[in-house]
Amino acid sequence: MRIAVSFADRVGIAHEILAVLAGRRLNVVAVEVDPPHIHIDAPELDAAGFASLEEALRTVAGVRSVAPIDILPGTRRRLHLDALLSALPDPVLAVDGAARIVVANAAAATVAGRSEADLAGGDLGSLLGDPGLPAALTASGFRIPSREVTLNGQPFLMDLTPIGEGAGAVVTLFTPSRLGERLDALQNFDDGGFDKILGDSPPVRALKARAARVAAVEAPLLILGETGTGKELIAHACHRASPRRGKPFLALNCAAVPESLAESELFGYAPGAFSGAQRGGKPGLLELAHGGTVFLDEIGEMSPYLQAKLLRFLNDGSFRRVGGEREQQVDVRVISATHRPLEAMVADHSFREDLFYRLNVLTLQVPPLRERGDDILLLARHFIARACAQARRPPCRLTRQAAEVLLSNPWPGNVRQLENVIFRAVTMTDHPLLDAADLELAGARMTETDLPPDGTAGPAASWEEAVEGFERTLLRRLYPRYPSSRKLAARLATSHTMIANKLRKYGIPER
Ligand SMILES: Nc1ncnc2c1ncn2[C@@H]1O[C@H](COP(=O)(O)OP(=O)(O)OP(=O)(O)O)[C@@H](O)[C@H]1O
Repeated sequence: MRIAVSFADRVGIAHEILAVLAGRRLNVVAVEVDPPHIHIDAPELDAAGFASLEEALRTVAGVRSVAPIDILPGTRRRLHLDALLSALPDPVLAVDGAARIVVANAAAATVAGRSEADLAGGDLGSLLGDPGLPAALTASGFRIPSREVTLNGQPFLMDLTPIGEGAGAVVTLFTPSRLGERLDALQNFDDGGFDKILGDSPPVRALKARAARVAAVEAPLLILGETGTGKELIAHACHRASPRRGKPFLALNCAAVPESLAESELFGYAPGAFSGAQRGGKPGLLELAHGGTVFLDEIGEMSPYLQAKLLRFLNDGSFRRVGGEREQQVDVRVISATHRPLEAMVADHSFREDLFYRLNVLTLQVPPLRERGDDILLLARHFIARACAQARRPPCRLTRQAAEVLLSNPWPGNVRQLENVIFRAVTMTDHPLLDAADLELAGARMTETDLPPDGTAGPAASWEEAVEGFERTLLRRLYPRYPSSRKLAARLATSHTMIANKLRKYGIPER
């Protein structure tokens, strides 16, 4: 039987209650003390025994009630947590401060092909095929960017939630089918290096050669280039090629967080700095990256106040945590990046001139994708192979027309846009050939060369005409592969009636 004893909280009462149990030589298998209650599991206690135990317990001063219960609250909570963990579709592991596995959920056990109990106590690095992982985790306080890992040969994207105070972290592995949602986080941070920067065009070769030279120089580096050109990838490669490679590389996107949060993320905060702050204070990225590199993305968006604080740090290597008195000294290389014209911002006083010169000791200019010629196809093929593997579908390749669409697109979102377009296109079709229509559907801009081949070549005269041209081209291209209004409707995820009307409108006869 399991019982709950409620009492008025006073010194020593729990001890006296347990002494009554001990005096009766009752076999007790679990006790949960949670003042003002004690919950007890005594399997041999029956109804008669309970009545006399209750009487004895009530003689203890302060005991208010003694009642049978179904299950101990701690056991109930554990069962709920177990159920919660096993309901999670993604593999989840909790690790201790040394990155050893404490708990694994059912999904992790299934993928690993081992039992949950067998996984507990194991080494995270060996389980995820990355022997250097525990060292990287402990050195960074469990703050490393998402990275690709493998579990029993299957690829996953690993995300970390630090538990704090060096107590370890919760590790979540996202399955390939969910990688699409998290494409941005997939930065190929597994081992960085310049070989991750794909491209053989003259501007990319020149960039890599210059990056390899500036990587080793101990000075701030500013990386300029349009959005999505690979600035962060290059920053990471420069870190990997520098003498700091064994130390952390930590990134802050200055545009993504408000000023106060950016300040505490970067510089940390002292104990009691503000309400809701962690009790012992918190180190910022600069402290955590000691000996390594901090990457400040979108530096052009940094507030004037933070610009001043960063300038001071760059001048003498010292700073104070938010709300702190003590000067901190750390050894960190700052690599910054922006797609904004910083020089023009200096001219119109929206960016500090002195900070600009401090950051801009070394500079890399990253070319936009549209200036990289055939690299567009090289990158597209790389992204196709990766997307096919992630989506677990057979390999596919580009048609000549699709390659032309890719080459003539202006790519305002650069490599990231290409990556997204390819990922969408690959996951939207199961055909072994990706044609121009697949890419258009996936978001690649339609170009003049894709206007309908029916005498209206050249820029469309109006919005309606352009939309009609697009619809006509799309239906004509897809029709040979989906030769009925029903098949086309299924392919384009729309109604059969709408497709039948459009086929009629554009004079495409149904076979
Ligand atoms: N040369 C390249 N080879 C392979 N992948 C690349 C290359 N350049 C960029 N990528 C990929 O494109 C995506 C965008 O790159 P990244 O985030 O480094 O760009 P960014 O210039 O820092 O973007 P933003 O300006 O938005 O911060 C990433 O997934 C990156 O891995």
